[in-house]
Amino acid sequence: MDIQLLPFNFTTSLFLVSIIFLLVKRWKKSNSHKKNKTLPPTPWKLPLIGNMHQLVGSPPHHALRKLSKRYGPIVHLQLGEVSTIVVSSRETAKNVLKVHDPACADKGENLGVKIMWYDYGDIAFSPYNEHWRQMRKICILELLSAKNVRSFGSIRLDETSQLIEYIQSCSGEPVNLTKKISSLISSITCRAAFGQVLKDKDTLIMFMKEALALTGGFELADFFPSSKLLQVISWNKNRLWKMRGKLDLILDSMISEHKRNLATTGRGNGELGGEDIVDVLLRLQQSGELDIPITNENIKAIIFDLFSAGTETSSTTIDWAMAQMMRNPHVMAMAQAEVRQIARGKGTFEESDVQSLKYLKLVIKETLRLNPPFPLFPRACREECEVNGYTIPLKAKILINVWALGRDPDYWDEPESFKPERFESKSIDFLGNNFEFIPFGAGRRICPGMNFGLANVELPLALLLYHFNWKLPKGMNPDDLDMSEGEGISVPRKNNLYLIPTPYDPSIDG
Ligand code: HEM
Repeated sequence: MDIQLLPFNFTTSLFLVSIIFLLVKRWKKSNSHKKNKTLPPTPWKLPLIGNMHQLVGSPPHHALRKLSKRYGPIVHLQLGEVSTIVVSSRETAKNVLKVHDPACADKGENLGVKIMWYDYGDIAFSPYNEHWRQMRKICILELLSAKNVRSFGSIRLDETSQLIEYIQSCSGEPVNLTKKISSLISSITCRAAFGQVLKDKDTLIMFMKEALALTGGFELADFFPSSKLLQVISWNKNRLWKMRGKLDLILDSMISEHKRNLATTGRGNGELGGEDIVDVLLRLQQSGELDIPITNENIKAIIFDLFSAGTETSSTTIDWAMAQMMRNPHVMAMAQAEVRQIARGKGTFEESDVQSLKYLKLVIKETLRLNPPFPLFPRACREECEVNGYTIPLKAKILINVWALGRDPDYWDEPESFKPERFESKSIDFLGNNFEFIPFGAGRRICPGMNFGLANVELPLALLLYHFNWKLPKGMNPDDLDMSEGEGISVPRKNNLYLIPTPYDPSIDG
């Protein structure tokens, strides 16, 4: 976790002393309010920073699992001024996400999100309110429904085939698969959602990655929201505002282009003939029919939401799945055998064939268990409630440690091993009912992009496995493959995955 250090000179030191004085006063006051409540167990704290020091040094989901092992499945941390509840057991997750779902359906505040997602005007970071309800409904209906997702099959196949062609041209050379997959998924998302591959797609990917990294490594100002000084002098804030300025230019031009095309052709911008989600939002904005009017800022927030949620999650999943299969060659061999068996005699693999892929679906499940794209997803308390007999204070931040749940030996045999077969005998799914396995979340705020995300993982993975045999570069052994995690609210692999492809010749198998 990144904790920013402040520039230290005489003037700032004077400011700091006075701010520390004010913060200590406020901290004492806020603690005195809490005396009568039974908060969940809290590890020992330091004045002012509370438990912040216990999160330094390892990724947050690791540090929090360690604390949960010691203090139990529900832990209270005082992170500066912010009360934070950490949830790490199936039963507690169920209590928060099902029993107390409405009370725990907010998302909390975060400086990076506020700046980059237009003051929480999107869906994923919006508070639980009418704006959220309306936007979620529109996006499901117009983009993310199972019917829409199926209709994007031709886009998926076209983009993946282009990637396959590119990789075929690199035969014998290492390919930066991480970069290529990220570009593939963002192209699919852009064509499906915004009618075309954006010319600024690579810049958007860069902004998205940086924004996601900065929003997950907590910013000092987020721990002391009442400190005006910290809000002003935050280093990340300046970086984020610069990025936001550039993001505005890209998204404003995208909206203008949509309006211009609509005015000149009279038709929607959607690649498949109709409207895309931007056209729909612009039409609804102008119609005046909506209960909650939407602004241009809201439309930009939704575009960035769909682009980031759509791209990062699916590409991260494919990347982890390929890396896990490289480390477990017998799994790779079984997944390849299945794909090739289904395509035998046809010489090709089609989107409709995905439905027959039983083993590859287990591989994807196992990947999401060990490497969920959001290892620690946030909620926030909008009504004080009681969980496991403890008080969850109003406005407390709630962190669900999905990563720890997926690796808990109470629920999983050999939890650290990559064994897709485990799901054959377990009727556990990720639909939000089995709380030890919730990579897509659960309850009211469960991921609405699950169908789209899975479709964008399944077909590209199947085609990568069908068309190529894969080797690690420089005679590396499977155990040498670096599986370290990157930083941020979504956790990709730290280093890019380079693999050497050899095209598969179907005639060998008859
Ligand atoms: C492997 C793919 C994906 C995974 C693992 C994933 C995971 C998640 C998780 C954990 C949440 C938070 C759920 C909660 O708070 O209970 C979420 C929310 C969300 N996801 Fe996904 N997601 C994926 C793909 C997508 C795609 C493709 C889209 C859209 C293009 C999408 C759009 C969203 C949105 C809009 C939300 C916010 C929902 C709300 O707050 O109501 N996701 N996702």
